[in-house]
Amino acid sequence: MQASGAPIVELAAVSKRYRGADDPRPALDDVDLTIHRGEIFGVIGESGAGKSTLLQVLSGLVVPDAGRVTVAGRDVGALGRRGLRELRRDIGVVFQGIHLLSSRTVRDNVRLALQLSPRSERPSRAAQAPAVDEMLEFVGLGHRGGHYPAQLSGGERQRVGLARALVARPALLLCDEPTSSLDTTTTADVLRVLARARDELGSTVIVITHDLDVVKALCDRAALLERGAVRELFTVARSDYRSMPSYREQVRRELM
Ligand SMILES: Nc1ncnc2c1ncn2[C@@H]1O[C@H](COP(=O)(O)OP(=O)(O)OP(=O)(O)O)[C@@H](O)[C@H]1O
Repeated sequence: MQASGAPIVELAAVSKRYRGADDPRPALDDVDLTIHRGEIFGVIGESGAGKSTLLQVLSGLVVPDAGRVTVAGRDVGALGRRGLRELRRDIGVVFQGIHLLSSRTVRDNVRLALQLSPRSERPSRAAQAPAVDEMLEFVGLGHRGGHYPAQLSGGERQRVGLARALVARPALLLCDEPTSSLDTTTTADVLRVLARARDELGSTVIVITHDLDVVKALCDRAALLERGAVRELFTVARSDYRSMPSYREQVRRELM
């Protein structure tokens, strides 16, 4: 599925300054941004530019001081507790260094996301197991369901995090540096899952990354944040995760 044109995320004049922050500048400064359904959208910028804050205002975790945030047709600032719970059902989140419960198997870690979803939306117990197994297959870890997180590589753990974020089939997937500690081969595995989440599950994907190769390989568009403001919006020319160099190719390119 490609971008349908209908907006799923709209920020209008959004500003945020953290109270008590050492840095007096706003974390977000008058941001206007529209992201369309079916897009894979990159958010880039130097450390402290406001990327994480941008993601957090989308899920209602951070409340802006000014402006309007609309996600999937909902005015996030006007939502009560219940509305926010419903909003978060539509949003999957993957953070860097994802935290899996070490005492639970991979399967149970993913199932937890279903068990924590609102009662009215929760699949029956009988339906949860096949949904979890299907999602583990989707991320290429169908054979790992009975393993514990400590038995997995970093890239596999990241894909478990993706399965956990995707198992409830969210309309919007937010990823904060999903490949930051991975080599290029493992990065390509994660990017393949993100591309398929858009193509096969219909999720819109917003990804924060420092890695411009990730943007080139995955994203349709990207925004460059600087000191909380959108400095540039790019349409990404080359967009195919399959063109990511292998780890060996990258080593040869850099060192030879
Ligand atoms: N909870 C907080 N309290 C106070 N200041 C904060 C808080 N979170 C972020 N900031 C500040 O807001 C600004 C933007 O931070 P943010 O984490 O959004 O940037 P970022 O682009 O995601 O950075 P990084 O790439 O290092 O994660 C920074 O100056 C940061 O110090």
